[in-house]
Amino acid sequence: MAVSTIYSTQALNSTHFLTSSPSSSSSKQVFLYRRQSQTNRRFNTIITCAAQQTIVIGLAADSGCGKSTFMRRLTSVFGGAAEPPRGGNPDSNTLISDTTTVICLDDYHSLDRTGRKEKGVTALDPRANDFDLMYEQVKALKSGVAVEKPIYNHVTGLLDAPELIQPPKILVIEGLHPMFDERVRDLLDFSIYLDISNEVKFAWKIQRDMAERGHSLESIKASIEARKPDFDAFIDPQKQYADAVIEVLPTQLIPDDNEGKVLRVRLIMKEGVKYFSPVYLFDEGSTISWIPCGRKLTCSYPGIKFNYEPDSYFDHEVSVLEMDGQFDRLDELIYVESHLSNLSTKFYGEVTQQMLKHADFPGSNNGTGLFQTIVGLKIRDLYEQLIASKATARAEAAKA
Ligand SMILES: Nc1ncnc2c1ncn2[C@@H]1O[C@H](COP(=O)(O)OP(=O)(O)OP(=O)(O)O)[C@@H](O)[C@H]1O
Ligand SMILES: O=C(CO)[C@H](O)[C@H](O)COP(=O)(O)O
Repeated sequence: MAVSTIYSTQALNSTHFLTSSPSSSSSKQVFLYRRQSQTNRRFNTIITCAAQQTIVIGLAADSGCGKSTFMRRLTSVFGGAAEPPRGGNPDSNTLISDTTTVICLDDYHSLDRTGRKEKGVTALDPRANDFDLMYEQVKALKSGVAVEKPIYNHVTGLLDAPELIQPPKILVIEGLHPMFDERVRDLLDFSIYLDISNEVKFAWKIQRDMAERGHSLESIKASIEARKPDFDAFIDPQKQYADAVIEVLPTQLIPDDNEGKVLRVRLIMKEGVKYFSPVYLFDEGSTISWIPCGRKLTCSYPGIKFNYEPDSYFDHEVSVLEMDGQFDRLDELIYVESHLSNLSTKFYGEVTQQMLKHADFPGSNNGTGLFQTIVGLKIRDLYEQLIASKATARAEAAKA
């Protein structure tokens, strides 16, 4: 990666952001930094430009829907563990591995927790988020330029001092709004939406917010209800743009199930996306219903059922792979993997190996872990194809 550091002057566009006064915690006043003027003001900004081939992946979901778990599976596919930036803000939301940087879009909240309460808006409301800055910074990183990204501190609810983010090979922007702003959406090389049904989302939030954050059941219920109008208005509609959707629903294998532990998971894959060939079961484009349990695979109640079929989703042609139920033993997954095609694995059993490597992650025994792992492999394949195509284009250009 050819890196050159240049001093650049650029009139920053009309970007402004709110932050709390870093000194007066009591007043919790928010200060509006001077709006960067459109005039030809000159800023000395250290910009690291690199001949960087950064691909950008967008992952959208509501809070508590498994984004962090998915990111751990994805970054593992590329090798290396993603860690918070060393020596930086201990409350940074960013994760960095040697190939991938994961940015949490909460960092583009334009209002802190107090500011949102004063303005009467939730964090899901576009009015509480700075899409101009999000667009400018994702565009800069995609073109190989480092940025000073703001930090939203989930511990204090304040907007902390920015952190320097270098352009990575793979940039993942995850959070509430990766596909909300058309400008940002157009920067994405691949996009995923985690569509968790209300029943399942509630069960996961209870498990986490009560067990790990000490919240009461009532406050969790109130929080989900309070966010629902904005979720329906601003978050859920993004799924129409996603190249892949992972739908998580209650099982259909247990009549009147009210435990919510056994899940039906659907991987909805858009057809015709460049460098992305949907996974299929047995025969591409056919309609298959398959119960793998029997002589070759032992299953306890309620067992496992796969479906595969062509479908349409928001007027797009898609292929849907569905798994209802859960594995008793993860090493049995190899039997299922051997009947799936277009997995973009580099060797036989790589999906099973990845799942076994993270057997302690939530969802490792059902379709959520399986499909998150498969999508991670598809993203690796997309990255390698994109890099190869850009190398070819550069070679052609050099010949011309
Ligand atoms: N596939 C799964 N099966 C069961 N529980 C899950 C699954 N994925 C995530 N969870 C649980 O849901 C909760 C939220 O998971 P996670 O932190 O990955 O979500 P998130 O979207 O990153 O949350 P937030 O946006 O609040 O940081 C955790 O308690 C986690 O254990
Ligand atoms: O929807 C969310 C995304 O994670 C959070 O609720 C939002 O970012 C506000 O965070 P906090 O509740 O910590 O102030």
